[in-house]
Amino acid sequence: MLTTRIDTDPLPLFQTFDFAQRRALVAAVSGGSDSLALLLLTKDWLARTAPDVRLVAVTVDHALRPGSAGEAWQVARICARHGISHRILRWTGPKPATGIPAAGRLARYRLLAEAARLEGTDVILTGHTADDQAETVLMRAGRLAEKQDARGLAGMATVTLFEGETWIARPLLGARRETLRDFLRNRHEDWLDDPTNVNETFERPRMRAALGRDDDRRIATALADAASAAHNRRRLGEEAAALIRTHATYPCPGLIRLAPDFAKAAPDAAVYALRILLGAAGGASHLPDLARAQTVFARIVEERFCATLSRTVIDARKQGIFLRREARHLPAPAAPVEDAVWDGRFRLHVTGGAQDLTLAPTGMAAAKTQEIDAVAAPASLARAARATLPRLWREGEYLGGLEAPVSLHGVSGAPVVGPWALFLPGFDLAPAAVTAGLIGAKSHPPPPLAGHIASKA
Ligand SMILES: Nc1ncnc2c1ncn2[C@@H]1O[C@H](COP(=O)(O)OP(=O)(O)OP(=O)(O)O)[C@@H](O)[C@H]1O
Repeated sequence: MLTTRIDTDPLPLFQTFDFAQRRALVAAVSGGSDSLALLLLTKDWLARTAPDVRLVAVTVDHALRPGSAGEAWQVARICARHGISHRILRWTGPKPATGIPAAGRLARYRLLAEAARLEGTDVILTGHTADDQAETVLMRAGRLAEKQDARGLAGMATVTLFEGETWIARPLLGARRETLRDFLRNRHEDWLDDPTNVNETFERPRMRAALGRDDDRRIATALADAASAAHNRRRLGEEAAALIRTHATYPCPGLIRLAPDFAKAAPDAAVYALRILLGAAGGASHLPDLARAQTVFARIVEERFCATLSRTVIDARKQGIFLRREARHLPAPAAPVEDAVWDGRFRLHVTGGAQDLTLAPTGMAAAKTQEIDAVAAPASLARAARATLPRLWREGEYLGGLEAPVSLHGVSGAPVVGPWALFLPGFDLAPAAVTAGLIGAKSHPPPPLAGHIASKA
């Protein structure tokens, strides 16, 4: 059990972070013991180290259970008692028939990120604890046999970048839940118990109950394994980033080129680099399967090899290994929507009324009629890549492509490193950042970490 005297000293938990540069922090508070402890510890920490930083508590009412609105108001009352600003945000969108937990989670982070934006900050604090971390890695270890990709065993990172813009920071990852509850009991603070946390039809409550019956040793082992997996994941990410930096170029929009000697690089790092580049080129929702990427990597050493993986055509030739979005299953023509991500590859920004505009894939016929700049790539590949890029039309009249970083009739499309990076854990920042630089995507904001830690986010 963690022995830190957090009843008087939040320092050991918070010293990883540097919030002084932020105008405000948003604390995500459900009212449960973890997030309530987070709120009070953060308040103490800011009072001591950064009194100018505003603390705002936000509760998301998912409106999935009767009574959820009342609970949010209970959190409001606790915050009022402590003089902390508090907002309640309600998930009002349509609820899916299946996959409610995942949809609710995404909606919650979107609402929290929106609240952070309104407060002029890019940091959301959550109350994830060491117990949550142990549950996460043990659940993932249970599923690993099927997938064999050990990245997930690293668990949750201290900081995770959400949608490329907002940091989710987890100061309590080193604290045990019971220690936090002792802290609250000492302060005579009551917390709310969420019935979903003990509903054993869900995987996490089942794991939580199983762990509760065990001794602490299983949790300690899981945490040590997670720390070592995180170290390995970060190191592999840095090696992959180095390979991307030295071997990858972006000769023309939509086409990534790897120098031929990439095929001779150390397989573990090269396969990881390849998966990340496939994620960027194809825009698929997840990184490609590890085993399939290993098979492709083993074959790109052949002088002529062509395969499709994860919506991406991999075309290995004498001039290099080229990656581009395959022509199948591109989005149907539709009006551009503000902040939507087109085909998992371009985030749209729509300023004017775009009602009469249509966004559609360029298509091969149109790509063939356009000039191809002199590029370090075969013209046929440059055209095939261009055919998959978004074009803007108005009533059958072609207006232009969205690959240039300028607004066209109030619409622009900024490249993104791919949906796999929607929640980007700190361990993966290095390969994601170098990929962003390669394809012209926005670079990530500085993480809210103390200087000596930030370089290793
Ligand atoms: N309704 C809510 N309103 C505000 N914050 C919340 C809410 N629910 C959860 N959180 C935040 O998320 C943290 C984790 O909560 P919980 O473990 O219940 O969620 P989860 O969905 O398992 O987490 P994850 O974000 O890892 O998927 C909490 O400590 C709190 O900071």
